[in-house]
Amino acid sequence: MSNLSDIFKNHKAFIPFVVADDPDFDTTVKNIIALAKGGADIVEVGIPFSDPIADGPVIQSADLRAFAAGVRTETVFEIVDAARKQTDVPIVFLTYLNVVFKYGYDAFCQRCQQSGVAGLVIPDMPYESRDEILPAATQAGIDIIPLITPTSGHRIEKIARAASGFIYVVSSLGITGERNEFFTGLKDLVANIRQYTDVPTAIGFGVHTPDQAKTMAGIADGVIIGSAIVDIVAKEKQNAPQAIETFTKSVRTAVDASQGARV
Ligand SMILES: O=P(O)(O)OC[C@@H](O)[C@@H](O)c1c[nH]c2ccccc12
Repeated sequence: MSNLSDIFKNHKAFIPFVVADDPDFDTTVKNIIALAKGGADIVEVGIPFSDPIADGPVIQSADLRAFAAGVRTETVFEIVDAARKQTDVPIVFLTYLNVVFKYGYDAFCQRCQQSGVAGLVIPDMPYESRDEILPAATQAGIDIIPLITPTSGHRIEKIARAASGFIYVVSSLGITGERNEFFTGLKDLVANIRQYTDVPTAIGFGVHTPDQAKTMAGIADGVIIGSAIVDIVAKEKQNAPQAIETFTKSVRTAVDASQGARV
C-alpha cells in the first residue's frame, strides 16, 4: 500500500482535482505544481473519459477540452512525469474503470508505480469487482480508494474494513458539481465508517468555497474540491495556474482553521 493515510495523521487534508490535458499538457503540469504550492496535500488527476456518468457539466466540458487537445491515457502519465520533475506532491488518479481495463490492470498499475501515482479512485467500479484489480494494485503499492455514499448502507462495514489510502465520502447523491445543500447525515456517516477503520476519510462532491471546505474538514479528515477548480481552468485557460494557487491557499487556510489543524 502507499503512505497516503500518513498524510492525514497530523492535519486535515485538502485534495483538489484537475482534469489532465485540460486545456493542454503544459497548463496541466503548471496547475498541478500550483496546487502543490498553494498547499494541496494530495492532487487528484482526472483521466478524461468518453462516458463520465458521475460527472456534471463542468467536468464533462473539461474532458471534452482534453479530448480536443488529443489526450490519450499515456499523455496523462507523461503529464504526471513532467510534474514530478518539479513537485513530489502525492498524486492519485480519478479514472473510470474502462480506461484501466483497456490499458490492462497490470500494465496500468505498473505505469502508475513508475510515475509515482499513489492511488486510484474508480467511481464506477463496484466494491465487489475490486478483486479484479487488487492484485495488480497491491503489487504496485497503489491504494484502491473506495467511495462511500449516503446510500451505501449495510455495505459500509465491508467497504471500510477493506479500505486503504483514504476513503472518499460522497457528500450528496447525484453527480459532481458545485452545491450549497449537502446530505444532512454526513457526521453520522463518517462516525459509522470510523467504527470499522482508522483509514482517513475525505468528503467530496459540491464543495466549492473555503467555508464549506472548513465545515467538511471539521466533519471528516479531509476535503476534496474538483468542479470549482476545473471552472477556474475553463475561465482562465493558460492563465489558470496563478488563480488556482490563490484559490488553493484560501482553502488551505480555511481547512487549517477547522479542528485538528496542522500541529
Ligand atoms: O466536482 P466536485 O463537486 O467538487 O466533486 C469532486 C469531484 O470533481 C472529483 O473528486 C471527481 C471528478 N470526477 C468524479 C467522478 C466520481 C467521483 C468523484 C469525481
